[in-house]
Amino acid sequence: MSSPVYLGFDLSTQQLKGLAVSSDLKSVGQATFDFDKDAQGFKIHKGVLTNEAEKEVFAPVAMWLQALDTVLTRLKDGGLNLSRVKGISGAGMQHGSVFWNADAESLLKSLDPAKTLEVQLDGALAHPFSPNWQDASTQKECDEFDRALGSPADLAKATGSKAHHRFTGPQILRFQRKYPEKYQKTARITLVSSWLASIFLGKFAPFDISDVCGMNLWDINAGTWNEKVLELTSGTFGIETLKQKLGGSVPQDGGAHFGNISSYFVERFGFSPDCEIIASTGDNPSTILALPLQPNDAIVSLGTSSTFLMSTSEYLPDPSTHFFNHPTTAGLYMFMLCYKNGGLAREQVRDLINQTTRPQDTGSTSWDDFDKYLLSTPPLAQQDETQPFQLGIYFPRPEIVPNLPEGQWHFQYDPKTDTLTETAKTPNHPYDSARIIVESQLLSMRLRAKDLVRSPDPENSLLPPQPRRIYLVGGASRNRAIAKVAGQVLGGGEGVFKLDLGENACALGAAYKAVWACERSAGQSFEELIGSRWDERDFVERVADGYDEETYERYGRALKGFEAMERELLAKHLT
Ligand SMILES: Nc1ncnc2c1ncn2[C@@H]1O[C@H](COP(=O)(O)OP(=O)(O)O)[C@@H](O)[C@H]1O
Ligand SMILES: O=C(CO)[C@@H](O)[C@H](O)COP(=O)(O)O
Repeated sequence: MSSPVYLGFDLSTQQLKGLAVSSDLKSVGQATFDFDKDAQGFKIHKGVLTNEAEKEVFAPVAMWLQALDTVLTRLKDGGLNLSRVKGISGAGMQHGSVFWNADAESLLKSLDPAKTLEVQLDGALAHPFSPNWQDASTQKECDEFDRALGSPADLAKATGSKAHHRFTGPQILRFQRKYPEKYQKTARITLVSSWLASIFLGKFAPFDISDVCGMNLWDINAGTWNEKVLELTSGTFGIETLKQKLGGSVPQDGGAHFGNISSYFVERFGFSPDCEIIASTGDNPSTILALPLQPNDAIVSLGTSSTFLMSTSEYLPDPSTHFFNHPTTAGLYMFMLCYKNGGLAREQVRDLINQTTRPQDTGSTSWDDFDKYLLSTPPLAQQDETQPFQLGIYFPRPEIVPNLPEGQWHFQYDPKTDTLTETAKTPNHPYDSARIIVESQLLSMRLRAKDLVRSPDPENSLLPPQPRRIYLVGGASRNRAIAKVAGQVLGGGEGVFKLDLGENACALGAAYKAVWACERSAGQSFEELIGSRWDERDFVERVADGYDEETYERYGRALKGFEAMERELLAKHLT
């Protein structure tokens, strides 16, 4: 019999990826469907549609069906024998919801293998669009959520996060008010992750124990829905109908087997009827499964958005951060910071530098000059000890943490006198912005993760609290200059590492979850199984030094000014 293969999918804002691995965790095939490039018949830009007047951002669900058919065809045409696939798991962009109608389950069950998914599931939805995580239409609903349990801190304590525009609870509340008839016709609401599992199963799949925490509806400690916020969300339709729409219980086991693959995929693509469908999770929880992460390790994901992720046994909810159940391991949590202004903001600084240094080369997307000035500008753009630190904030889009509108601000901070002064621009504009923007993004992470990190050397406390290792993933993880500054600002007792498949970390994590769910022995944790098969020499590369005492201390002094800068801007922009 041929050796088994496991498939992981990553359904993100801009693309669907499928990645196959063998039992020894090696990649054996992959395929991608880029929504802007490959989708037919949708007027999307960067994977989404927008209604600017109402700050809505959403995606057509039918486009994902088109993508799934194509990615499976591409995997098969690329030489992967799909009959070898023993288990499938996936990752969906977090918070997005899909509103199915009463015909959905019978349509899912009776798919004709001669026809595409898109053609056949057209009639399965109560609403054709899924709200995207970039949506910002729910301020009113968020205010109601934050008040529902007392304060934002109380909501964070119960559900892991204060109310956020993109979280599913506030989105459902707005949906039932804006489209009462469609809400009434909704038989089931799935997340993007459980949507993916439902398609493969041919019936509704439950929510995943980690991804359910991105709704502002799930009480993490109680392990059940929070009745007060459910009541708010259901409005005049009543809590019981909402509970039905959300489905039954949420399995505690992140490796739960939901059943065998639907016959549609067996007949159309040649999957084995024994192929198992494993719970799909959110894209960030899946990313922390791309390696056997140890306590006090941090993943910094540098994609369109930036995220900072840690796996921890401590539940320390706070309105400025997120906690989720860990996707595989009961008793652990995933800590997350999520920033809208990541790659796009860095690209704007890169473009400005390029326009100045090479005006003849219009539209250059080279990172060479950005990297050059990032490395040649001293930390905090401080030319000598008599000069203040240069700090800045670069938000081309409204930010999540801190909750500030779009804008760019520059400050000088003198740590000796603890004085902060706003300035019009940086002293060596635009070159020093390469350093200041990267430092700004990383200082925000260091500030907000400081209560969670421990000394990597607890025995004799030689090192101050900081991550043991920093793992970089996402598109900008290939940038060595950024990696160097990440080590200088965030530390990292053992250094900064890049995952070999760093651009595919999320799909890889989903594939590893399927390996674990199908091959674990009784009680064997994800970390044990993946750790026993994972040889870091094959999978990661050390790309930069981490902790350097003098530089780390200097950034430590800058944090006070950074925090004061955010406070001042928040006070000014309070709505
Ligand atoms: N050499 C590089 N240096 C810095 N950033 C880069 C480099 N190459 C790609 N990027 C950035 O990677 C980002 C895309 O990352 P990716 O993880 O593919 O995105 P997504 O989050 O949409 O999946 C873009 O914002 C791009 O600017
Ligand atoms: O909203 C969040 C996390 O809370 C985002 O991280 C989305 O989950 C991002 O999805 P992609 O950028 O991968 O599409």
